[in-house]
Amino acid sequence: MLEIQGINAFYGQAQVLQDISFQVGAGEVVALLGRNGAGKSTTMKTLMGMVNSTAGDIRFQGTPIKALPTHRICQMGLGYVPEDRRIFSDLTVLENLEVGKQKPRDGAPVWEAEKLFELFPNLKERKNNAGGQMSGGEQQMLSIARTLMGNPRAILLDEPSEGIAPVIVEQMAKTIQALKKEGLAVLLSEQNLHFAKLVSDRAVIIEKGEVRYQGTIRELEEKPEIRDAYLAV
Ligand SMILES: Nc1ncnc2c1ncn2[C@@H]1O[C@H](COP(=O)(O)OP(=O)(O)OP(=O)(O)O)[C@@H](O)[C@H]1O
Repeated sequence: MLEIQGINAFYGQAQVLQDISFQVGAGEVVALLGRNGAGKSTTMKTLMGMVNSTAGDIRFQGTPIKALPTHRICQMGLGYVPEDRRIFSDLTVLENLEVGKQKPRDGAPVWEAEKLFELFPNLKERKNNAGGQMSGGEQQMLSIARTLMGNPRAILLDEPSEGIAPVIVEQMAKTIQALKKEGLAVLLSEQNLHFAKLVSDRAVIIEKGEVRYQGTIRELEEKPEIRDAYLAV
């Protein structure tokens, strides 16, 4: 579904990604792991065309997307939930969802507000509340739900469990499992293994902008030396 081959990224003169390669298949959840500043967000921004890669190739469903503008990449069905959520605080939950609406697309689940409310019961209770009145966890849910309104085939979630209450973290895990069941490809970034272990099939660990390890989550659990070397504890 998503194939990344040898990409790099620079901010000014500083190189922050180097020769990054990995893949995410349909119905697969891949965790992009690494400490603060490792390059996880930049990898996602590069996939979305928000940061330029001067090398390598990015393919989405076999189509090269590296040279495309961000809005085209979204229209092709690659959804992105940024770390800072970017919900509209003056709009209600329902209005925020409407903003994310796109046409149904072949081979991808179709989402409407009612179907999303089954996945996010908290949002249903608060559908007429302004986005800005919601807790951090609810805003994170709303940001994911709004992206799903675009009926994506694959979704990038930048640190979905960051700064949210444990009870919401559990719900978040259930949500990601539901997306996997629907056949979406999911790439999520995380600093530690705890949440990634609940939901992911495979892990890609980056440090200082380079891939240091790739394997199944189960293999990673059996390698505490890798976890200790590259992840937050
Ligand atoms: N807009 C920017 N301009 C310059 N340097 C940046 C910019 N954004 C990120 N960086 C630097 O690029 C490197 C990778 O940052 P990135 O945000 O991708 O890391 P991350 O793994 O997502 O970490 P975090 O957990 O903080 O989100 C870091 O050294 C960071 O300081």
